[in-house]
Amino acid sequence: MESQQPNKIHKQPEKKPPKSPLNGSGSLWIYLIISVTFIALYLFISPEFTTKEISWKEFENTILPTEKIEQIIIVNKEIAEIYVKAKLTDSTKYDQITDNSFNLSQTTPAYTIQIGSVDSFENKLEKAQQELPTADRITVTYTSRSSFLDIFSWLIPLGILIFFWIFILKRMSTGSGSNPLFNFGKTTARISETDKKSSVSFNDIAGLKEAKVEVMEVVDFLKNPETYTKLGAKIPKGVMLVGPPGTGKTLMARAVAGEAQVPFFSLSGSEFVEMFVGVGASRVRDLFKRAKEKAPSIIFIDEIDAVGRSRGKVNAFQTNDERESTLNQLLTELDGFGPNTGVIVLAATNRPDILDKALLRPGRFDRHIYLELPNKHEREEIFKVHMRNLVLGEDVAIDILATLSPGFSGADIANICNEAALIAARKKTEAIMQEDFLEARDRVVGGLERKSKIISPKEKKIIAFHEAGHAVASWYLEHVDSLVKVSIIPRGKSLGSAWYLPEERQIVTKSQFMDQICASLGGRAAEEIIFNEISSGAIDDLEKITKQAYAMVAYYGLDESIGPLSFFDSSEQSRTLFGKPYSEHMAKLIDEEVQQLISKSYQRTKEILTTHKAKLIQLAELLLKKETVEKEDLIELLGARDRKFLETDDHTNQSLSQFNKT
Ligand SMILES: Nc1ncnc2c1ncn2[C@@H]1O[C@H](COP(=O)(O)OP(=O)(O)OP(=O)(O)O)[C@@H](O)[C@H]1O
Ligand SMILES: [Zn+2]
Repeated sequence: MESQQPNKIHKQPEKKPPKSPLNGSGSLWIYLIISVTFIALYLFISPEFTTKEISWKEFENTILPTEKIEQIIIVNKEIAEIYVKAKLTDSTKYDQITDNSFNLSQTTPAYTIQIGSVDSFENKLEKAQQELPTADRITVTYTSRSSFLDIFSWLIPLGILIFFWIFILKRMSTGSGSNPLFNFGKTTARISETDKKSSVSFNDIAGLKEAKVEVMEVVDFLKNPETYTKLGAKIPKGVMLVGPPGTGKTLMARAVAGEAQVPFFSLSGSEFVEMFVGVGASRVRDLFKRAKEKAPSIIFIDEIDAVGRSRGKVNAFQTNDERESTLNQLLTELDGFGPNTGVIVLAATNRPDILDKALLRPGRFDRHIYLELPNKHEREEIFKVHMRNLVLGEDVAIDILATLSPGFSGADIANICNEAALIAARKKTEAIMQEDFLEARDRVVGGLERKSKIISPKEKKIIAFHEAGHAVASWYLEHVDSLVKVSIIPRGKSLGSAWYLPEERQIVTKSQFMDQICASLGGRAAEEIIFNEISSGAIDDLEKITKQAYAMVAYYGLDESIGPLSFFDSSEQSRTLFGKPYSEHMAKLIDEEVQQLISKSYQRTKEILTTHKAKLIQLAELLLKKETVEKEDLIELLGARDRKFLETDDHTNQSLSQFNKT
């Protein structure tokens, strides 16, 4: 049996728009201006741009015979700078040669020559001046010099480095970047001061009556602290919201902020523990500091189990110092502020069992508010809340929808309502009809229908018999939830499905377990009976029942030969530290019992299906023809179900079997 984990609505916490990188750093502009000035200056005065570069040939043939050379300086053994006598360059006669009117002083060379090597240059110069008297020969000096360009060329990378450094520091200190790399150390709490005008109120939360009453008290602490402090009472600091996913914990926290009209600082536990060591602790510090500045205010830590997991209970070889130091900081902060500072810390978790006991001690999160999955009546209420803004067709029956969604959380229901609206919109209808809601429900439970998936006729036949097997077996088993429909339309990852309406129950009896296992084996058994061949298609069923059988034997103490023993460890300590908490002998016994339990169930299933083989074939054929067979057709074909227990109770949450994948 596959009880599909329904989709969950994930709300993205609102983010402030990331700051433009330029805002945070005027230094960029300063840097740009400086660089432009430098480049301009450089272009203006650099010798490279007022000096003419010539070749040796040119020098020998044109310059040497016509101009009076003052001196030649060989720079860095690479360039020969040729300085011309000022008085000569002054005359217009040489303008055509120098062709540069700036070139008047001796501080700038008139020409430069790139030389291959100093030796060959000297030789050539020697040769060229052979006829001249020694006194008139040009003097050659040597110098090494780092040019302006050189300085500039390392100035640029240095500048860029410095700039980036400033940039990163800026981003760190404002803590407002969108990139976590630039924010480490600062809290990324969405300080939703927008929540001051929070539209979330207790009206948006349906059901959860007891929880609301308790939470309202928290609102009162914030609004009228004097009522309590006057009498000497200490206002609690920490309130833990506990409940399964999607039951409205976040919604409740937001409603508290909305009702109390105070700033709301929210941060998810997993955000504390991020990339860098030491970041978590400083985030905690920062979060509390900011909240205290804005007191009265609310801090909301979602998924507190991410930080609050009990210390030292992880694998002995796998410590998590970072998480521990974050947790320690959190404890310190909780102790550090007085009870009447006007800051209340709300936290949410769906695993209260794994939380460190230190978190739950008096003076910390000593108040627990439980949020449970809604019962049928509450589901109706939640449907109503989420239908407020929808255009509903006349045929929408909320009570039927609520009946058909046992075990669904508030988030699932919100999801169904939205999906239904989308489905109706795709059909371009005027209003959202009941069938849209039902389709949305199926989609939320089982994933999207994939009618276009190509399946060969042979495989289709196997799938039809497999599903018919589930249906027929469960029809004749007393303790299996009632079957709503069977389908061989692929959906999500499964090729076919049998839909059950789970009873809402808190405990599962042994007979229920046994019958569930048989119903799950119905698919495999049908394949064997009809085709005398079995397939891989039963993997989901088998995985499920194997886990279920081990749980029955080793955890719930439901096996006769092993007796009422449970190796379940709610603290999870011995399992991780010492491996299996039982002997080799016991392990063998458990394995044998599980195997026997399942093989007996398989025999039993095959017997049921053999007895009703004709019905099995009829149903499979009907499935091949219609693809989906609804409850009415099932009753017509298989007869009314003989059930002693009819599910009436409705204060339970367990959703055992919703959906049987092929
Ligand atoms: N009791 C409720 N009434 C109305 N809407 C609800 C209720 N419970 C949940 N919802 C809807 O489900 C959405 C998700 O709920 P929320 O995020 O508060 O659950 P949660 O318990 O914090 O889940 P998680 O543990 O996954 O963080 C809400 O935004 C809301 O639309
Ligand atoms: Zn199956």
